[in-house]
Amino acid sequence: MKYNELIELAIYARDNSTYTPYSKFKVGAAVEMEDGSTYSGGNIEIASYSPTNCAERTAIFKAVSEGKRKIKRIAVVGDNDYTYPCGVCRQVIREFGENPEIIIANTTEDYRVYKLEDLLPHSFGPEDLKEVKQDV
Ligand SMILES: O=c1ccn([C@H]2C[C@H](O)[C@@H](CO)O2)c(=O)[nH]1
Ligand SMILES: [Zn+2]
Repeated sequence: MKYNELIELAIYARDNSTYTPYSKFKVGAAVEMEDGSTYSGGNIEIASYSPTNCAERTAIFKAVSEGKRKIKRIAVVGDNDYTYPCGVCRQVIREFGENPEIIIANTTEDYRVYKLEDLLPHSFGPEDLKEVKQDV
């Protein structure tokens, strides 16, 4: 899928898939998985605040819960010109991709493309738990 098409899905999610009664700050995300499937979502806020789910995680969890575990790229569109994923979402992207692309979009024609490792260098991930020394 072309960047502008994935961004279009993220814009649709920002405009139709959020629940943001508290911050009123709307964010949409769309992920393209390695098999070409796409999933989108918006941020969902909760009155006690901390259970709030960002748009990126909504989209990624939809994919993972459908059995898709490898992110090829993710597009993010917020109410700012450029809305970058929070630290928690960067770590979640890290879990399900091999250095996927992160597209920070203002419009379908105005966007910045990064790799996860640009935004989360020297990260901790699943491989780090492969050879855990057992203490029993
Ligand atoms: O990349 C981001 C940044 C913020 N938010 C949400 C969380 C909260 O609902 C609102 C304000 O922080 O924006 C996202 O969904 N993704
Ligand atoms: Zn986040």
